[in-house]
Amino acid sequence: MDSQTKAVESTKNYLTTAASIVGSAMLAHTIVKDYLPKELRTIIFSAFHYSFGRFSTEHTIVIKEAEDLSSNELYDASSTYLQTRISSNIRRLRASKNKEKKSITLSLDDGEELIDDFQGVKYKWQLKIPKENHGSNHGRHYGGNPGWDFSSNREVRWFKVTFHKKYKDVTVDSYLPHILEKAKEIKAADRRLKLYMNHNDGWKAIDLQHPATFETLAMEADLKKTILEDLTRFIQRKEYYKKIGKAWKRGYLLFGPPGTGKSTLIGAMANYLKFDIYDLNLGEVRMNSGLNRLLVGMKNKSLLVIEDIDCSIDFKNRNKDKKNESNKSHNDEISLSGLLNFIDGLWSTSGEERIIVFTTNYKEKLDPALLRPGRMDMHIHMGYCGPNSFRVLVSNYHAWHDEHPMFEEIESLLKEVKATPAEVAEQLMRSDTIDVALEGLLQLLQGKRNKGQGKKGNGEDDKDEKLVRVENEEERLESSAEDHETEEVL
Ligand SMILES: Nc1ncnc2c1ncn2[C@@H]1O[C@H](COP(=O)(O)OP(=O)(O)OP(=O)(O)O)[C@@H](O)[C@H]1O
Ligand SMILES: [Mg+2]
Repeated sequence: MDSQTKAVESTKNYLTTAASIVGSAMLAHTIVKDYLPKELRTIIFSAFHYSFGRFSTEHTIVIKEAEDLSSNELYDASSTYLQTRISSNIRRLRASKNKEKKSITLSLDDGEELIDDFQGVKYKWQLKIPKENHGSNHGRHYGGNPGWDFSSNREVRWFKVTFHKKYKDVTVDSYLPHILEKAKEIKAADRRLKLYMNHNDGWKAIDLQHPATFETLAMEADLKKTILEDLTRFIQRKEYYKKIGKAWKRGYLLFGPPGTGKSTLIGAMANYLKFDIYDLNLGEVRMNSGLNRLLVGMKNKSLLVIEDIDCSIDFKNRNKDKKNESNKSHNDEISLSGLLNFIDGLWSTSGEERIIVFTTNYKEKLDPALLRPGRMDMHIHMGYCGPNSFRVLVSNYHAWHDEHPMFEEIESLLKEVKATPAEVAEQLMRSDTIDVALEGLLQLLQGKRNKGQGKKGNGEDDKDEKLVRVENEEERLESSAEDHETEEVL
């Protein structure tokens, strides 16, 4: 430290102490103004800038990147929040992207100003970034710098938020909590989704790259709308579930023949909600204790999927086979009631939103306990391809949104014969030329009709997609207390 810097430091320390003892920053101000040389004045005034704030109508809050060596959540949240408030009149921005994120992030650069509006109050934000530290002897130092972190003895980045002082309470009570909340949402939305699979009673994750969206999902329009509304309503009901003391969860049973889009719908749900998928293979889980471990290990905002539930759980046979193999109590063997009860118990205390989806090709083979009212909130039938779904698939694969001379014949055949969306999609993919692709599809459908194959009859699976049952949620919640008492142990 050179002698001039030392002098500035000690003078500043002296003045700070003096000002606080006398209880008036004005005294220090006068001393600085009247008795110190000009070059020292500039530096010292900056140290007192914040004390003088109280004499103006402005109030300033400093949000440092780190406080006492630990990172400041509010700084992180502010940084995330402000990225969504960037406007075109900011001259210089910083751009970045990291592996965990899907998109490029634009943020404020050093000294740039951003004006935010919250409930009619204007907030002026500025980011201050320290210059590079060039070795200990010539390093930067406190010098009245609000970005200085004493515990690490270094300067950290900081935000300066300025607003009218009459909004101090609103800022602390509402604005800052609002920033924390918003940042959480933004981070969740920009996060790469994960697909977890169970192995040896633990989860292994890969990036979820399912391209399905509700837009590209071939499904009857009303059914799609109902599902979307149900999901949206569910994620908005945190307070409701808390109030009634029930697990914030929703269960969907998807049933229908292979290739009708059950797994595609799950992908679309995860992408829409930004939830990770936990694909639970019950064949890998032997005991309830293992299952419990897996369920406890799930993060919130997730979708628990058990595909082909009719094949994965055959409890009665399972129990019989294992009777002689295992010394363990049968109570520890995996069971449907164990699964559902545990989910109810565990998830009601965690208070976080979870969705559970079961799929099956054969609803009639399912355990009646699962089909009982109140078990799964929505039973969704995924059926053969109808005209509506066909149009969605044509627009997905050929970006074709108009009429076409072959549509009429194809659509009338689709009403007559059974073709899954997967079969239709496969034909549409065979050529980039729509006429050629439609010709192939027409031949497939005509072939089915001529062979009398896949004729639609009156069975449930013969119908195009339709909603079979949506449980009334309020009723379900009222009756679920009784449900628990009369639960059959299978
Ligand atoms: N409703 C649909 N909307 C859009 N694409 C679909 C639809 N159904 C099927 N497909 C297409 O067919 C493929 C197979 O569908 P998917 O795996 O979703 O069927 P599934 O009902 O889960 O079958 P399974 O019962 O065999 O598991 C998908 O990858 C997708 O390309
Ligand atoms: Mg599937």
